Amino acid sequence: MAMAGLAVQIYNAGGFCRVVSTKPMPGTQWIRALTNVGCRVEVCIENKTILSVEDIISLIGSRCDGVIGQLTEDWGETLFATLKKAGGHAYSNMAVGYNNVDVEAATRHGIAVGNTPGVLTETTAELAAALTLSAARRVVEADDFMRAGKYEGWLPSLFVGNLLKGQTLGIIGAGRIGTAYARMMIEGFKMNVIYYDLFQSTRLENFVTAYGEFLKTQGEAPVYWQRATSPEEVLKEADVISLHPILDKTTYHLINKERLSLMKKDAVLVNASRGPVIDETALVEHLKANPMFRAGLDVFEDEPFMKPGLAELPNVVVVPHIASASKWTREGMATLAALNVAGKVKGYPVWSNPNNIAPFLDEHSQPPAACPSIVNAKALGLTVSDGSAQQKL
Ligand SMILES: NC(=O)C1=CN([C@@H]2O[C@H](COP(=O)(O)OP(=O)(O)OC[C@H]3O[C@@H](n4cnc5c(N)ncnc54)[C@H](O)[C@@H]3O)[C@@H](O)[C@H]2O)C=CC1
Ligand SMILES: O=C(O)C(=O)CO
Repeated sequence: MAMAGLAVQIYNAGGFCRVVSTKPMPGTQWIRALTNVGCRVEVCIENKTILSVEDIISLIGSRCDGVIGQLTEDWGETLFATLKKAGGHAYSNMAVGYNNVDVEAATRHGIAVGNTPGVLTETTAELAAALTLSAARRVVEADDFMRAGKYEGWLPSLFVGNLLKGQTLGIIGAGRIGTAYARMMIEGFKMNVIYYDLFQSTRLENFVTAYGEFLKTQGEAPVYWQRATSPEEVLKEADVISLHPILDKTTYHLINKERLSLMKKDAVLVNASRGPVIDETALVEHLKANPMFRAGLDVFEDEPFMKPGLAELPNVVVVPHIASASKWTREGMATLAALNVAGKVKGYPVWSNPNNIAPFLDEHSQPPAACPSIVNAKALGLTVSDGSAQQKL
């Protein structure tokens, strides 16, 4: 059905309030989360990858209570003013990262901003691990070589890469994903870790200490952790560096020409956070000048584009922002985003612990009567739930 110029699919047409999703999202649990609380749901099914601000204004129309949007969209003053005028008070990104959202503008208009933490932690960490292995062991280069019919037989020096076992892992941004990735790499490859974050990660430190003790009981060399006081310290010491901070003013171009020059010549750099955390032009130059240096990138500074020269380089593995792309995670992200909007529409409090969103994802029981994660809850003075799963939608 065509509404306001863009094609939409409608669920629960007679619902008491109107919620728009700017994209079809995986699964059906998210649609039920909204229709169960009486929402009419309109899903934009227009065949256009990224909707413009004008497209979204037309979707919001003259009456709209809440919107679920995507990280590719520019949620700033214009859209929040439009949503407010249409009677809206809830927006959720279908993503944990919300650097595409002007939260201050949303707050000024009294609009709650939701995100989807937790459900993508392991999936994203696994892709960062895949990029690490692909880059360190030259998997994509070797695959290209095979397919091109160039393999003439085993050779002592064919596609020699880096061994991870016993090497030092560097983490910048040791939050949910950074810590999950570190644990995978430490447990899987017995790497030592050095990390830099604004906050201490006792979860990571305790894990490494306990795992080191366990290794000792097995007669193996223990693993160690170190908390760095600067990103430079990590870059100088680590053999593999993976970036997992949020994108904000403090992390924009955190990896630049000067900092790249501090890294080991044969280091591996992985980025599954946000593209602008790396100065990609500087990275292209660094990769060109240092053929033994390798990178694995899920995100890019000017998505969907790559900086000139990147695609031609053999020492980089590139994938199109798929770190959270597992079925369970994408369906869970959609569900959390819908529950953020559904909860706000119903006037529910905000869940007390965005690091424990599991109760919202069980398909076989009712979710708690709360919004799973609202990033401007405090600024809006929203009530926080006591965390008991007693209250049900
Ligand atoms: N490539 C992809 O598909 C995905 C990318 N992401 C990105 O990963 C980011 C992290 O996600 P989570 O781990 O869930 O968030 P989180 O909030 O648990 O972790 C972010 C960490 O970055 C740290 N940090 C903030 N500023 C910093 C700075 N200047 N220097 C060093 N560390 C700093 C924070 O203290 C925090 O520990 C998201 O914001 C998003 O942009 C998340 C999911 C999927
Ligand atoms: O959740 C996020 O921040 C993403 O990048 C989704 O993949």
